[in-house]
Amino acid sequence: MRCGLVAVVGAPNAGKSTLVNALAGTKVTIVSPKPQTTRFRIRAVVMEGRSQVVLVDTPGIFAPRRRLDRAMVNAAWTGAQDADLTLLLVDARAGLKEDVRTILDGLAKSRRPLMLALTKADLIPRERLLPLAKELNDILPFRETFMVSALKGDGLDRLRQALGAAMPEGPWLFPEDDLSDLPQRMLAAEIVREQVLRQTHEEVPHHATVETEQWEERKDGSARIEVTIYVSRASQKAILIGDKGARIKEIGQRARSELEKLLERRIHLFLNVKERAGWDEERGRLRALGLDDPG
Ligand SMILES: Nc1nc2c(ncn2[C@@H]2O[C@H](COP(=O)(O)OP(=O)(O)OP(=O)(O)O)[C@@H](O)[C@H]2O)c(=O)[nH]1
Repeated sequence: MRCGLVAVVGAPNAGKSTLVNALAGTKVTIVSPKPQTTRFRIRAVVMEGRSQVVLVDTPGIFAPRRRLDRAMVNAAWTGAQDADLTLLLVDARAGLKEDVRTILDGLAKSRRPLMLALTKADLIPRERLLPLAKELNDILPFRETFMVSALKGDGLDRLRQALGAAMPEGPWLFPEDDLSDLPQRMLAAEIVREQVLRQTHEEVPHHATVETEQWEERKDGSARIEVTIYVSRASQKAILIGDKGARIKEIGQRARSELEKLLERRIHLFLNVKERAGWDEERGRLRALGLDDPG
């Protein structure tokens, strides 16, 4: 038996959440086209033969400004330190950008084994993948390098096998059928936040935080869930609600149908939008998101 933690690190939008989901074979962490989607560490458990690989999906590492941003970056580095292996994801199309260099600098100090995966390999020709792999390996020697497309499923089996083989010997940390330690309340909030990110633009997405306030089990097997979306300004609240409530209705409908698919049960979802100036500077709120306050 083998078991270990793999920290999945990379610049915002590198494709971490998509890859973790594809490796786990189920949707355990949210994906959106906007950067900074992942705000805390989420684990996915991947079984590969007799190996259990626990993937830690970290927030994208970027130059932090707000307290929330600092906490996110902090969580990402902590994730890398706790792990048995660090898997760096680099968006193959974006290549060796400044943000990737910063992460390489940080990883150079790590004593953990490092593996590299070039993501979104479907977007660029193979001839361009090899020079990029070499350029990155010249900066930091990676134990192994993979080229994957989480979208097409290319290269995933090899990566999964390599991760399984690299895990230290030891008992499994999680029961075999336990795919994620993301509590259901948090899942509900994240699914709503995913819709907020998808359906609003500019300043709203990154000033919104979402919390599940109530979760009620119903006798008929359904669940009644109340979720609040906090924004920092009245103008953002108006955008979220939309013309005659059209936007918030659409967010609610999509989130509900997604949750019903994931949880395989009927869901009654109720959304509130509240204005709370400066939520992203509040310590308590960062802790509620599972982030340590970096000060
Ligand atoms: N073409 C293509 N697009 C991909 C692939 N993997 C991810 N993407 C897209 O890239 C964008 C970012 O993906 P995410 O998985 O959310 O990226 P992330 O690194 O988790 O982002 P943060 O949580 O914001 O740091 C999304 O629009 C994905 O659909 C891939 O293999 N091929």
